[in-house]
Amino acid sequence: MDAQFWNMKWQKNQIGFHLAAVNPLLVKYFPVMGLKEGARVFVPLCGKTLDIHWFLQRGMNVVGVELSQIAVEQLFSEIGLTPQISNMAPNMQCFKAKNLNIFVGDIFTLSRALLGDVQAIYDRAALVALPPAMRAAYAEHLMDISGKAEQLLVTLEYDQSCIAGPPFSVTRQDIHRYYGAEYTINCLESTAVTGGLKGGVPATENVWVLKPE
Ligand SMILES: C[S@@+](CC[C@H](N)C(=O)[O-])C[C@H]1O[C@@H](n2cnc3c(N)ncnc32)[C@H](O)[C@@H]1O
Repeated sequence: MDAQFWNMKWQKNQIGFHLAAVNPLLVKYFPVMGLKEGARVFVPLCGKTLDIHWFLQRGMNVVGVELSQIAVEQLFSEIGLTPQISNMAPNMQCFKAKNLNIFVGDIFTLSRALLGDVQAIYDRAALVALPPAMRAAYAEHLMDISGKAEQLLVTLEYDQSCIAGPPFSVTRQDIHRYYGAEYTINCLESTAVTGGLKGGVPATENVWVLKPE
């Protein structure tokens, strides 16, 4: 899945991954992370998720990264904020307003210095958006730029031979392979996806909390 694939999805408004409401799993499990008001939360591959509205309403600082400028323009417009836009690096802009900073560009070109300190990561539909060949590098890069911040991670698991991703199936073994050396991993919930994925393929949604060792 390259930049062209995702930019085309946003141009054609084919954004079935975008939820029409705040993710109930975030509401249920974010307290597990014990963050205080004002904490800085990193949302990788953020799209225009309503979960960002929820964080802001709770007094969090949010920093995200997203390839599609269309997504980021819609995010700010839907929140009702006018961003200041700065060029941060070649092919990397930052849209900024109040407690919200969104980098527009490829996460793999986002450095720790640009990102700044973050206390937590919220990964919903980010790890699972990436094909297997990119995932270990993503996990490594995420830990590197965030200083191994704790994570609330939502993944999907299903028989990958039934349908192609994204979203891709990520197994328990995958999570332990990517993150097991650096984090204590706990699965908080596993729930069957109502109606299955893409025309009914049975799938399980898993919620993980990853605490640095
Ligand atoms: C499946 S969507 C999930 C969006 C959001 N997390 C949500 O829950 O609605 C994946 C998003 O990641 C973005 N994306 C894909 N690859 C990326 C990359 N390398 N760097 C930054 N964003 C990327 C896509 O444009 C897309 O909006």
